[in-house]
Amino acid sequence: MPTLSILNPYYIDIKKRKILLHLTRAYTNLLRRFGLNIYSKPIVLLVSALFSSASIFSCYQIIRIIFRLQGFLRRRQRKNNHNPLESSESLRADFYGKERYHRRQRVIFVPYKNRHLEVCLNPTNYDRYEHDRLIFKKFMKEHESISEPGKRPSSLMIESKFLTKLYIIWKHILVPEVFHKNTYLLLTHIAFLITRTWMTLLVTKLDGQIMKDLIGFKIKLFFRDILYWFLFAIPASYVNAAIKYLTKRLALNFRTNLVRYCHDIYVNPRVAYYKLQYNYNKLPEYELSYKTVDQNIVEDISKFSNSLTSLFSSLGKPAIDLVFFAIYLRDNIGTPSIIAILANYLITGLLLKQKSPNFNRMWKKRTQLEGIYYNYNLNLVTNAEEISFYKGVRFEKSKVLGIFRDLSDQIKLEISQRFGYQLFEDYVLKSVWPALGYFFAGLPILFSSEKNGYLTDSTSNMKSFIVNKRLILSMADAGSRLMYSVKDISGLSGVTDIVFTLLVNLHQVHDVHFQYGLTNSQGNGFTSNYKIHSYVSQSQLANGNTEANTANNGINGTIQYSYPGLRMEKSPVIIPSPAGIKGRLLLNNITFNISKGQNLLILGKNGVGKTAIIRIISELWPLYSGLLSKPDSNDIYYVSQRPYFIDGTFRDQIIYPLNYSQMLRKGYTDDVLIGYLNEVGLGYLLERFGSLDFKPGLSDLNNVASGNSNSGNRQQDPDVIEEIAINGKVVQVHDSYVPGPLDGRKTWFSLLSGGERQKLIFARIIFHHKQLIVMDEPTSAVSYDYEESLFSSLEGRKLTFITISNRRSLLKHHNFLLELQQDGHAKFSKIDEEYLKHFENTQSEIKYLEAELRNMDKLKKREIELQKLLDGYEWPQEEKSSKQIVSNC
Ligand SMILES: Nc1ncnc2c1ncn2[C@@H]1O[C@H](COP(=O)(O)OP(=O)(O)OP(=O)(O)O)[C@@H](O)[C@H]1O
Repeated sequence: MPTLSILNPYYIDIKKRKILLHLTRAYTNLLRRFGLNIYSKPIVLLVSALFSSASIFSCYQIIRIIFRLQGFLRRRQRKNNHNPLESSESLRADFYGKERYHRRQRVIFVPYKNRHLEVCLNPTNYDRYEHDRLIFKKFMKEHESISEPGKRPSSLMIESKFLTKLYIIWKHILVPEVFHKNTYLLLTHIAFLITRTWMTLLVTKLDGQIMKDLIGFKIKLFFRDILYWFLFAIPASYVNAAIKYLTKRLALNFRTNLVRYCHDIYVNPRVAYYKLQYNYNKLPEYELSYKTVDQNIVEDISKFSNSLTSLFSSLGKPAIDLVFFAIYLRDNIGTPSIIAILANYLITGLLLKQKSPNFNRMWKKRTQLEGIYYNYNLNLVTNAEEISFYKGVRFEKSKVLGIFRDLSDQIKLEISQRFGYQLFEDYVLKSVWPALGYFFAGLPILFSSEKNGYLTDSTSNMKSFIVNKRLILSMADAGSRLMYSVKDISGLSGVTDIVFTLLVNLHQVHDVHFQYGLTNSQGNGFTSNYKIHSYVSQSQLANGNTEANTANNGINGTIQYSYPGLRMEKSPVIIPSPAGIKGRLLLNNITFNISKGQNLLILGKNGVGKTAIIRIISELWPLYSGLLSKPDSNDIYYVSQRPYFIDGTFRDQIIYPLNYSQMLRKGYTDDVLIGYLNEVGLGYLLERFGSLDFKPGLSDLNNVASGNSNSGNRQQDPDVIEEIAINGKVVQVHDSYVPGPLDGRKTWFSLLSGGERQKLIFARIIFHHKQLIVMDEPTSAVSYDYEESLFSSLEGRKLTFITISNRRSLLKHHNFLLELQQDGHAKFSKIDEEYLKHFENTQSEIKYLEAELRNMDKLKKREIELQKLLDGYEWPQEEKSSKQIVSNC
C-alpha cells in the first residue's frame, strides 16, 4: 500500500539510492561511449578536484558562520555581565609602571563595497613582547661574545646565523603556535606541491603514451589519450592556481604578523619611535639607521615575507621533483645512472656556489641606497616651500642626482658581476645538464636492445625514451631551479638580516630599562629607571669623570607621579648618549617647584636647553639623577615648538589626539569647538575652509553609531541605506551626509599661516583642559596683542602652565621665572608685583635709552649730511682758506 510505503523509513532511502544508482550508470555509460575509463587517474583527479573545492568552500563558510556566532555571543555576554576588568577604564599598570594598556576588545568599522563591516580587534598581549625581548637579547649577547677579538667565529657559525635569525622570527612571529592558521596553510601548500609533482609524472607518462599511439597508428587510443590530456589539464590548472594563491596568502599572513608585531613595540606609550634615534649597538652590523626605519617596516618586511614564501615554491617544488623523478627513473635507467646524474648536479652546484658573487651584500647595499634616495625625495616634497624660498633648486638637484648616481653605480656593479656568473650558470644549467640528460635517457635503449634483445618494439622504445627524456629534462630543470634558488636564499638572507636588525633594535628600545645606548654592563648591574639613589653633587657633575660618575653611569633619577604641580630638584639636563651621566651636560642641577594654579616661565638664549627640560619632563630624555615630581602622564598636555597637524578634518586638528567618537563621549559638540575657535581668533577660518574637500570617513559612521547625530550644524540625509546592529544598537548607514563647518579636509600645516597654526594649538589646549600644560614657544609667531588675549584665556580658565619662551613680555602671565644661563646654571625666582614693577621700570628705562640712542643716531646722520654738504660747497677763495684753517684746527 502506498501509505504504508511512505510511512516506511527505508522507503525514501531506497528511492534516493535508486536515483543515485541511475545517475552513476548514466555517467559511466557516457564516459564509456567516449572510450574513457572512470577509474583512470585523470578522471579520478578531476572529480576529486571538484569535490575538494566544494568541500573547502563549504568548510570555509561554516567556519565563518561559527566565528560570527561566537563574536555575537561574546558581545552579548559582555553586555549582560559587565566586567569592570574588561571595561574601557580597565587599564594595566603593573609591570609597565605608569604605562597603561587597554585590554578591551575594540570594534572598528571598515568600509566594504557600499556598506561598513564590523571588525573586532583583540587586545594585544604585551607580556609576549617582554618574553621575546629576552630571546633577542640572548642572541645578541652570544653574538657579541663570539665577535670579541680572539674569539673568531667559525664559518659554520656565520652560516648558521642566518638560520638562527630565521628560526627566531619564524617561531616567535610568523608561526607562533603549532596549531596556527599559517601551519595549516603551509601544510596545504606542501600537499599541493607534492600533488603537482605527481601530476607532472602522470603527464609525462601520458605524453609517452600519446607518442606511442601516434607511431603505432592507434587512432582511437590517440583520441582517447588526447581527451585524457584535456581532462587532466583541469585539476593541473587548479593545483597550479592553488599553489600561487597559497603562496600569496601565506606571504600576506607573514607580513601581517610581522607588521603588527613591529607596530606593537614601535608605536606604543614607551615611544620607541622617538627613542630609536638614541639607540646604539656594539656591533655595527646591528646598527639601525633611524632614517630608514619607515622603509624597513613598509618595504623590507613585505620583501621578506614574499621571498620567504616564494622560496617554498622555488626550493620545495624542485626538491620534491628531484626525489620523485629520481625514484621513478631508477626503475627505467638503473641506479648507477641516477647516482651519476645526482653527482653531476652536486658537483656543478658546488662549483657554481663557489663562483657566485656575494649577492647578499650587494642586495643589502642596494636596499640601503634605495632607502636614502626615497627619503631624499620625500624630504623635497615635505620642504617644497622652504626650498623654493631659499632658491635651493640647484643644490637639491645636484644632491639628489648624486644620491641617484651612487644607487645606479651600485646597480651597475651588481649587473656586471652578475653577467659573468650568469654566463657560466646558463651554460652549465641550460646546456650541459640537458645534454647529459639525453645521454642518460638513451642508455637503456642503446644497451638493452642490442645486448639483451629487450625492448625490440620501436614504439615501446620511443615511449620509454620520451618518458625518460622528459623526466631527466624535468630533473635537470628541477636541479637548475634549485641552483637559481640559491640566489633567492642569499636574497632572503639579506632581507632577514634587515628585519632581524629592526626587531633587535625595537626590542632594545621597547625595554622598560632602556639605557639610551648604555649596556647593562656599563650601568650599575641591574639597571632600573627612576630608582631612588644618593644624588651626585654639582661639583662631581661638573667634573664629569669622578668616581661617583663611574659608579652611577646608569639612569638613576627619581620620578614621582600624581604630584599636583611640577617640581624638579637637582636634576641635570644631559644629552642622552652611551656616555650616560658623563655625556654632554647642558644644564646643571635644575631646581624649582610650582604648585597647582601657579605658572612658570622658562627664559633662556637659543640652544641653552629649554626644550631639553621639556624632553626630561615628558620622559623622552632620561633623568640621570635628581627628582622630578609631576602629575600623571594623562594629566599633562605638551605643546611642541613645531605645531603638528594630522591628515583629517578641521575638527580633528582641535581634538587631536582624540577621535570624534571620543570627543562625543566626553560630551563635546561642534558648537563648543567653534566657540573655542572664536576665542582664539580663528572663527573666520570656518567660513573659508568649513566643508571643503569633505570625504565621509569612519568617524562620521562612529558619530551615527553613538547616536549623537545632533552635533551642531550637522544635517543628515533621511535616506538610510543600511542598518547594522552593533552592541545592541542599530546603526544607520546613510547614503549621503551633509558636512558641517568643521568637516573640511586640507593639508593643514601648509595651508595655515605660522600665527594661525599657533592659535589653533591654543584652541587644542583649551579643549583638552589638562591639569598641567607645558608649552614650548607657543606664541613665537603670534602678534603681541593676540599673545595677550591667548594667555588671558588660559589664566581665565585657571590652568597651570609652564611656558618656554624668549619673550620677557610674557612675565606678567606667570608667577615664577626660571632663567637659564649660557654657563649651564639656572636662576629660579618669583615674579611678584615688585618684580613686575622693577621689570616695567627697567623696560621703560630701556625704551628711553633706546629712544635717546635713536636720537643720537639721527644727530650723527645729520652731521654726516652737513659734512658732505660742506665738502661739496664751492667756497669763495678767502672763505676756502679760512675753511682750510678751520678744518686744520
Ligand atoms: N639629540 C641630540 N644630540 C645632540 N645634541 C642635541 C640633541 N638634541 C638637542 N641637542 C643640543 O642641545 C642643545 C639644547 O637644545 P634645545 O632644543 O633644548 O635648545 P633650546 O634652548 O630649546 O633652543 P631654542 O630656543 O633655539 O629652541 C642644543 O645645542 C642642541 O643642539
